[in-house]
Amino acid sequence: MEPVSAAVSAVLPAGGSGERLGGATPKQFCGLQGRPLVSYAVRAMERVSWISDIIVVVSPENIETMKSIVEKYGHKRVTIVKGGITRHRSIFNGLKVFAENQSSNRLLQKPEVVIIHDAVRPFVEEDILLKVVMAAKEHGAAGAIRPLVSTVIASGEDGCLDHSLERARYRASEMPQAFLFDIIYQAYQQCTDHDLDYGTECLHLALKYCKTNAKLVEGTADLWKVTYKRDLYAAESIIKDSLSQQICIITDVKEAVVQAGFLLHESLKNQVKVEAISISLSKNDSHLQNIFSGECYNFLCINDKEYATEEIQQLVDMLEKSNVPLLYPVVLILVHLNISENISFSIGLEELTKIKKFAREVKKKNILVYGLLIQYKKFPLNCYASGLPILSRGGLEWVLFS
Ligand SMILES: Nc1ccn([C@@H]2O[C@H](COP(=O)(O)OP(=O)(O)OP(=O)(O)O)[C@@H](O)[C@H]2O)c(=O)n1
Ligand SMILES: O=P(O)(O)OC[C@@H](O)[C@@H](O)[C@@H](O)CO
Repeated sequence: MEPVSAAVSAVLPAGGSGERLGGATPKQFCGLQGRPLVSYAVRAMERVSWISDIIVVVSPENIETMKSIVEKYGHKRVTIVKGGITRHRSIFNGLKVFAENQSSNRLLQKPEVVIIHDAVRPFVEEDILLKVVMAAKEHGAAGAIRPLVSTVIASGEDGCLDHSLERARYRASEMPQAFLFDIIYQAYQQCTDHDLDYGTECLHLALKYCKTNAKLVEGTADLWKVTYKRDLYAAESIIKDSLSQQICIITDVKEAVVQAGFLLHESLKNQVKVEAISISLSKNDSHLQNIFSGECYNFLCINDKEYATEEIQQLVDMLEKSNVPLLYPVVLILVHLNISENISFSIGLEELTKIKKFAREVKKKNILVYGLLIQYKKFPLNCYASGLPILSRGGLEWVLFS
């Protein structure tokens, strides 16, 4: 059963120019792990099943860019609307599409509750969205807040301190915010040009024009807005960090799963969730499909067969078909165990070239292939008789290729 009985939609203002961040590309279109920032907020709304429509408001010159992002990343439930010269005007344009059903390509149901969330706030989870929506249903309006980091002060005309506010009594207004649609729409309809051109707070409009005191909901630390360059770097490292939380070991060499899983756990000391699967890649394993439907983007493939490229190709095909590489680069580490008596300590150049060519090919599918060849040479038994120190029983050579 859906947790929200009301019809809920979202408006994501993405029509700014990103002056404070600098650069030619507006920040909402800057890439994080190769994907535009705006796509993260859209994806966050898409993950919430009870949000019916997602209105993305972009400046006229970026409509085509936004259309290509929606197509490339397979975003659903998205309607693109032309923005205005200010954030409030953009949000108002986004709301109008419901009130006047202006959308050309699909019939949009006017929601009971509308979420407003800056498209440059990539980290928003269903939990906070549910909280602000439920609070808006009860109070008419609701917004996420966070403790102030700096104290708010007012300066006099002489540029000196006039007074400061008691920081503990104040909060920073963040997003997401949610409103009964009729309240926020009526508020925008009554706005003066000064409101629309200089205002920065939707909650204030609900109070000023509809006498609605928004419910304030404590938000989490990751609700911050990407404003300056440093915010982009911070967002990228948070995303990278979250992507590296899980690794999936795939092999049909059963003992390898145990050893590699144990060694990975030991070496990464619980920073990483290791999902180990002993599988023959030739079958369409449901366990593997579950992994693909999750959030795993790192795969360690261990095999001890010569020329396992055919099986690796099958894995790449399965990855591609499951759309895993659509949103983030997938890292595929091929570990080839080559254990035999009479091995020559050199990998065939032809084999290496073949694998490098394969890696180049799949890179175009956003799958990054790295290889580790472990050649383990066992000395003939008579060596053991000579009392060779135990450590020199096997020579280890590996070749990294990518
Ligand atoms: N005319 C505008 C201005 C801003 N926004 C959006 O409102 C959100 C928050 O605004 P802000 O961080 O100020 O974005 P910019 O206006 O682009 O930034 P700057 O003030 O540095 O130019 C952003 O997603 C931005 O794209 C919008 O939809 N339409
Ligand atoms: O458009 P700006 O970045 O200047 O301001 C936006 C912020 O004021 C806004 O996102 C929150 O304060 C919540 O309203």
